[in-house]
Amino acid sequence: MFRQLQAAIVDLDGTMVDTLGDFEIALNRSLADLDLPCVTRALVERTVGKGSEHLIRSVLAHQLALPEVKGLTNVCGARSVENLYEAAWQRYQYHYLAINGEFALVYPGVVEGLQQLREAGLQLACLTNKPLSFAKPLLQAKGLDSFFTHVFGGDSFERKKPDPLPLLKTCEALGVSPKQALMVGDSSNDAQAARAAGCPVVLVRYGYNHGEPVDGVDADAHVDTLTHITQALARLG
Ligand SMILES: O=C(O)COP(=O)(O)O
Ligand SMILES: [Mg+2]
Repeated sequence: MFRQLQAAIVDLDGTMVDTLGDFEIALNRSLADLDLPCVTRALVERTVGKGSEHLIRSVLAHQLALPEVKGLTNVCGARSVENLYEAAWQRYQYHYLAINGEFALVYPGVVEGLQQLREAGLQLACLTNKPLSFAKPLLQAKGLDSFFTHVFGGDSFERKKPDPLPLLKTCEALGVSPKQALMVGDSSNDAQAARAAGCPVVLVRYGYNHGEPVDGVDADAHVDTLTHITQALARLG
């Protein structure tokens, strides 16, 4: 498998950068603007990975169902996910972009792993479900941008991972076939997209995976850190 690879398509949140701190702070500042209580980091960890719209809708639904919120009568009328969504999304963009990367850390082994992949002659692209306007400055702030010839976000294509479309489009941009492009991710989202697109996939064990253990997710290999990636690929032949 390793011998036929021409490119690696790398996920961002939970794979290269631990962004839970950024998500938690941006969400809680947005919730405060809407007079809603704070979320826990554990809720954020289980919810992140399917893009901002899914994250905001899930968090609003969770907070509106809290007994202390449900009991409140609002003079402006009933509060629902639908009627709060637009304001929440506006506040969230503002707060996220104001702190983007400040409360986030590059995982150990990421730089070494990306260097190994590049030294093995692979082109690198970043494919995340994060909006592109969040992803690009984050990669820059963390000094990772120069590794990638292409960066695509959750709003770059019509559909997001786990749909195979973003991976197929990324392969097209790289000029490689799906079989020649390795997906590197942290969740079932990445693995499902890869399987459906026909890309091989390696998952890291330290990411989010919607709050579930990632070892149970079908992949070609699981690695503890990205420093083990070329070794793991070589074992696959
Ligand atoms: O859902 C998000 O915002 C990011 O998710 P991803 O980088 O793991 O694709
Ligand atoms: Mg991820």
